[in-house]
Amino acid sequence: MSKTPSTLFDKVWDSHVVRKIEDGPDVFFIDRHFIHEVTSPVAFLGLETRGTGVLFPERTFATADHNTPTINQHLPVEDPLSANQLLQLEKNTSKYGISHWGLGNPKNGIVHVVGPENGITLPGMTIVCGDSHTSTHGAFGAIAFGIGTSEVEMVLSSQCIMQPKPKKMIINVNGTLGKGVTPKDVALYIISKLSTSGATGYFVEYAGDVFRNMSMEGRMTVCNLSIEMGARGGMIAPDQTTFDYIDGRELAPKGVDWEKQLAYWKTLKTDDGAVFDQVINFNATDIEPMITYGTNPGMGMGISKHIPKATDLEGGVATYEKSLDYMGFAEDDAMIGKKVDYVFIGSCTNGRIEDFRAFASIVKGRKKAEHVTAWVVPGSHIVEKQIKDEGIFEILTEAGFELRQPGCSACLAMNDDKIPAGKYAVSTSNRNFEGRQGPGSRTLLASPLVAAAAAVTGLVTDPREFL
Ligand SMILES: CC(C)[C@H](C(=O)O)[C@@H](O)C(=O)O
Ligand code: SF4
Repeated sequence: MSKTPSTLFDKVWDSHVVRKIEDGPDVFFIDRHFIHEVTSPVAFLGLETRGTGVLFPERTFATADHNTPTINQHLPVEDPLSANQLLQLEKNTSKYGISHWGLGNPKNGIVHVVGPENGITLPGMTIVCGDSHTSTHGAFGAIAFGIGTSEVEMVLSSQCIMQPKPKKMIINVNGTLGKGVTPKDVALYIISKLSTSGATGYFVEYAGDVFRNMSMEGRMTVCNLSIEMGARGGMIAPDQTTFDYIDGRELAPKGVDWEKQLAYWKTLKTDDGAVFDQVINFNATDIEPMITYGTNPGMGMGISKHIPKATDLEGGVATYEKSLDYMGFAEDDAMIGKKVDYVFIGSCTNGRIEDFRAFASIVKGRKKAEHVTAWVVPGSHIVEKQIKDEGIFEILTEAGFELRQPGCSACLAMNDDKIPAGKYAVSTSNRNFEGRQGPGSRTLLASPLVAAAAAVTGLVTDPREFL
């Protein structure tokens, strides 16, 4: 008798269930655990209070990213709260023997950038972190999701958590993407169609030509944004692109171990006929470069379009108007031509080498608009090095940009990189909530190409004009 076809998600999930609780959540084994300075201190305090240790310190990896300055990282951190969180991370990891890539460490960077680039994130794994954008690691065919601080403590002490199994959604995007349409645009397009709650309760698998033809960097961008449509996480079946990306990375398996794991990874795909709770299909040709005009990532549109009228949308008119009011925009406004004050390229969404290559492809031979303040922030030191090795640094410098040091930076403005009140920032990050990039700041989410076009013109500009 043939086996019942199963989904990629089921294959990975089921192989990690340690115990099933009747009518309750599954007890679930965690292969990899990432921690950062913001959500781990209370978890370690909990361990102290309960007198428990860390069960598998070699399965947890720490990096400092949220609170870190992006200039003068060799100097002591001035903000006392940040300095204390960074110190706690250092003390806690050293006490329990957990590897720690703190400020100045050549492997330091944003948690969701450094995990994959060092070969820690692998197909078929279960990966958690006290951080919502842990969904990024799903790009490798892993089940990866954000957890709360009490769960961080649970994972440290037992390497397990209790999780109810989410429902399954597959999003197929088929066809060929047009000029200037990047993975970020694909993700913003999907969220604009599904809304920020459209995938609540689901774990998403992305499938179809568009994702098969996408680089690992692009797949990470897409999976990163899964959380912004409410999904628990998103994943893409591993393939040759995945294996080539992992091969040779410092902590990736080697030799016989590599061969053994590779054979397993090749089984990680959804079988024909496997059933999903929801199936969604899009056409690649319907997607243009995107930009957001409101205060949640679902309020996005093709850059050449006009801001929708409240009456054309489902949902509350009052909240819609409040959102446009905060942004200083009106219904039916064109986005093209709006003035931009700041440009931020970076974050765990678009802070990888490919993003800087895209940014540089437009900036090359042009100059930064004088009134624009631009923050160019690599996701890690490894990305910073690639920028320098590939000559992107010179392109940026000649165009009047300054390269900063790695960290979350203006993505959530927990350090000094804050957009001033009332100012407009085209940002390659993932959230445009009120005040996200600094009190009163106004965020327009977009791709690195749109960010570059805005940086050189000082206005919202269709990047296709430059390609
Ligand atoms: C600080 C952290 C808890 C938070 C998250 O979970 O996402 C941050 O990374 C963010 O992007 O808002
Ligand atoms: S870059 Fe932004 S979204 Fe990513 S982990 Fe840091 S704060 Fe969160």
